[in-house]
Amino acid sequence: MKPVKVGICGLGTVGGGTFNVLTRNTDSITARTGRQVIIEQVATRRGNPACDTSQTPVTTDIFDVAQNPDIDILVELIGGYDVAKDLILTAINNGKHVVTANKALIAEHGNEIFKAARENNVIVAYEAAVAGGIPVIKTLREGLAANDINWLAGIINGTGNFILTEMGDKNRPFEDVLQEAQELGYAEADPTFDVEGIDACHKLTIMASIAFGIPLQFNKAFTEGISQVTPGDIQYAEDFGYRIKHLGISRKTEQGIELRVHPALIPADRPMANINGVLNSVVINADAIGETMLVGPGAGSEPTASSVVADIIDIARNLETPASMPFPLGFHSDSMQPTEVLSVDDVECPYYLRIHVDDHPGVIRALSSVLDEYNINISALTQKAAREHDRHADVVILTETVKEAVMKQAVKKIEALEEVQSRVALIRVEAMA
Ligand SMILES: NC(=O)c1ccc[n+]([C@@H]2O[C@H](COP(=O)([O-])OP(=O)(O)OC[C@H]3O[C@@H](n4cnc5c(N)ncnc54)[C@H](O)[C@@H]3O)[C@@H](O)[C@H]2O)c1
Ligand SMILES: N[C@@H](CCO)C(=O)O
Ligand code: NA
Repeated sequence: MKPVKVGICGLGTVGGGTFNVLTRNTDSITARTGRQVIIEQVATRRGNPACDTSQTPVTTDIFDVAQNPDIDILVELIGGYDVAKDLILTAINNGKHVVTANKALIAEHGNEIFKAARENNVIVAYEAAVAGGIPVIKTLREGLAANDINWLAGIINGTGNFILTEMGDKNRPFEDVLQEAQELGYAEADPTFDVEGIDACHKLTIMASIAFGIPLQFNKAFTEGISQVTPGDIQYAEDFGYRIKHLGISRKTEQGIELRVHPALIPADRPMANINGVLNSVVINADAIGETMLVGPGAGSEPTASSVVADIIDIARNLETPASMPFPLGFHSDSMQPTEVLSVDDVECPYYLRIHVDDHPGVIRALSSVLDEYNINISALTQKAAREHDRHADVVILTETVKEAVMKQAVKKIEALEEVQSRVALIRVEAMA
């Protein structure tokens, strides 16, 4: 059979890994697909010293690949929005199949890209876009296709989990760990996407769409990152028997779909509390299977390339009959329901509060009377002196379950107390994952 010809655009962390895995495992890939998969062309602004491209035509113009009539599959690994979108749409319009790791692009422009792919009878595959090396798209879309999914929750940003783990276990400063994550190739080109939860929100948007058969609705999701979590919060949480993780949660309720990304306290004995470093994990709760949990590397060169190459293999197998591939988001486009995405104010959960106060008699009474007023029960409370002879302290409170809108009102009132020195730190508590 004719070989399958691949063009790789972007030879950075993921592009380099893809080049090397495809080259190294070419024999087993041929055995799995029944045809040879060849890297016909590479286009990249910067070369990659980890790749031996001496036998491969290399250009700096990515649109060369999209126009090259010999290429069957364009692999987009440049990242970003505008140029990447233009590149992918050009490839689709030229009848090429596309593999991408670009979650930002899929979450924000996927509805349009998948429509173009449908009209041109080509495949757009994106396993690497969510949770790096974990085959979570395939699991949700194909492996669990029989199920009615109730909720999913996950640690879906490797950089963020690496930072929280190193801050907690080794007491390392945030900035140092972030720099290491960048050096290891985990972080996004703009690392605020990682630390402010935007990257996790892109991934959650994609998973929710596949799980619930809803269009991609990134702009309706609630996003909070890890930049406000302090080493003190990690320690206080530990004292109460919890770990702090950055979670993406999507849940189907009678009123609509929850779609939220934020740090959360998880009981230390729950599996999700023990997913550390660059590992990601997704728990899926569904009617037939009950619960399943996936764990694996969420970022990095070859783990992510593993997913890119799996998509290339899938397409190579379906090259003659692309219509036999699953729908990109798992549901037929006519069956996608525009279900309402709920406001985070409707979420109900217990909360962790850290309140920096003037340490004098009556301060605890003042705080608890505000909570009383809003009918919020305290389940644990501790007070830590900030420094010796300093008349300030952190009061740390765990509450019982309360609606977010009510909690926000109580926090506003607490912040207005004269004993309270700064903004109250508020972290949700999740036991389901
Ligand atoms: N790094 C990871 O662990 C990881 C994991 C999953 C998904 N992703 C996604 O994969 C994509 C690539 O990420 P990366 O970490 O490999 O980035 P990177 O910065 O390491 O690599 C990008 C490469 O693309 C090239 N490039 C960028 N714009 C170009 C242009 N206009 N023309 C020619 N070449 C251009 C750069 O020279 C570089 O070689 C992003 O969408 C990212 O979100 C990354
Ligand atoms: N920056 C992302 C890459 C993988 O998508 C992360 O750290 O999870
Ligand atoms: Na994946």
